[in-house]
Amino acid sequence: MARMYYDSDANLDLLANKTVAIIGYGSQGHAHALNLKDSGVNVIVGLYPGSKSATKAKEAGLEVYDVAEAAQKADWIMILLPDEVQKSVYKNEIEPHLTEGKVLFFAHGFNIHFAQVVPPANVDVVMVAPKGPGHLVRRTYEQGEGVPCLFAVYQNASGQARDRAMAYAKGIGGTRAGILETTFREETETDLFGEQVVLCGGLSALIKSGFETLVAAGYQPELAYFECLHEVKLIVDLIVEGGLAKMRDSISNTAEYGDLTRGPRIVTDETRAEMRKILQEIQSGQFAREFVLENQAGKPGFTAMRRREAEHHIEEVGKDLRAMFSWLKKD
Ligand SMILES: NC(=O)C1=CN([C@@H]2O[C@H](COP(=O)(O)OP(=O)(O)OC[C@H]3O[C@@H](n4cnc5c(N)ncnc54)[C@H](OP(=O)(O)O)[C@@H]3O)[C@@H](O)[C@H]2O)C=CC1
Ligand SMILES: CC(=O)[C@](C)(O)C(=O)O
Repeated sequence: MARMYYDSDANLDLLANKTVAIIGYGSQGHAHALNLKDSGVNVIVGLYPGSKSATKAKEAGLEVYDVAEAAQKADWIMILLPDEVQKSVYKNEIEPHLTEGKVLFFAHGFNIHFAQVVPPANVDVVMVAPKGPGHLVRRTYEQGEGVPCLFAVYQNASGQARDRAMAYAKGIGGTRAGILETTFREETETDLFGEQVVLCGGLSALIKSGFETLVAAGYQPELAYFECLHEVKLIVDLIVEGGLAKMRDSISNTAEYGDLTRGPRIVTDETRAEMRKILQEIQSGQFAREFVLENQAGKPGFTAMRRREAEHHIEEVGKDLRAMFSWLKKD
């Protein structure tokens, strides 16, 4: 089995007397900055003038600078900007400040693996990629826990790159949950595959199709929402805690029999062939090219799809129902 590393394997002292610049203060940025700060690290934040996030970062007690100034002041620089803007911000504001001995961090390998960012040879280039949304990286840290992370070394100029990546992962709470070593290529390809096929793409398509099927057959949309969306989390929590076995242990025998006999009819050989095709588009760079060009064109297709999705019936029903859930966390 691949080795997992925990708190005792990583040395936070490597961060002593270092300044870490978190570039971007969104989902991941706020979590990394606040977790590192709470771990005793000297953190600054880099954002563009007029950024909405700057106010939030300042309110949290962090020093905020323009990206170039933050990159210049810092020893370690973590880029937590949207993947599609990293290339130009890196080129104009970060690269000029990559002097010998600095460390460049990423939370996803896209820009390095697909050569949108090509760093100079005199810096370490590493990745610490939490395997969870930023808000949970923060919430679990506050609860004394963490989100598992992947870490990888792309360039080891100092000879210490791997230890530095592990130290950073400890600073954000990753080693509490366990960190796993990978490469930029493996992380990039599996992350894209996971989010397209299972986590985001596959799951939202499954939820919407189930909902649409029930509503088209005349059932109440609110009931279809609970059945096809709300309960997904409750089931997934059981799977994460104890595998498919724990879920099957908890559900009724009727549900388990339905799962075993009907589930395989939903993911057919045709679906599996499509999964391999999607993986191949990722591996060949076809998806990356499409995403880069879409962004260069000003996101026409992306914007249209976002608008259409926001108007989907399940979103309207969900909004009304969730407004009545007093227990729902709003972060
Ligand atoms: N979302 C997640 O949970 C995960 C993300 N990742 C990776 O982490 C990285 C960051 O993603 P994510 O946290 O989702 O990003 P977000 O979109 O949540 O946040 C982006 C941040 O960058 C700022 N920003 C946007 N454009 C610029 C710019 N031109 N110059 C300076 N700052 C800018 C935004 O400011 P403002 O809002 O003010 O415009 C915001 O603070 C990506 O590489 C992603 O793949 C990895 C694992 C999970
Ligand atoms: C949250 C996460 O890990 C994702 C889905 O891969 C991402 O947001 O990039």
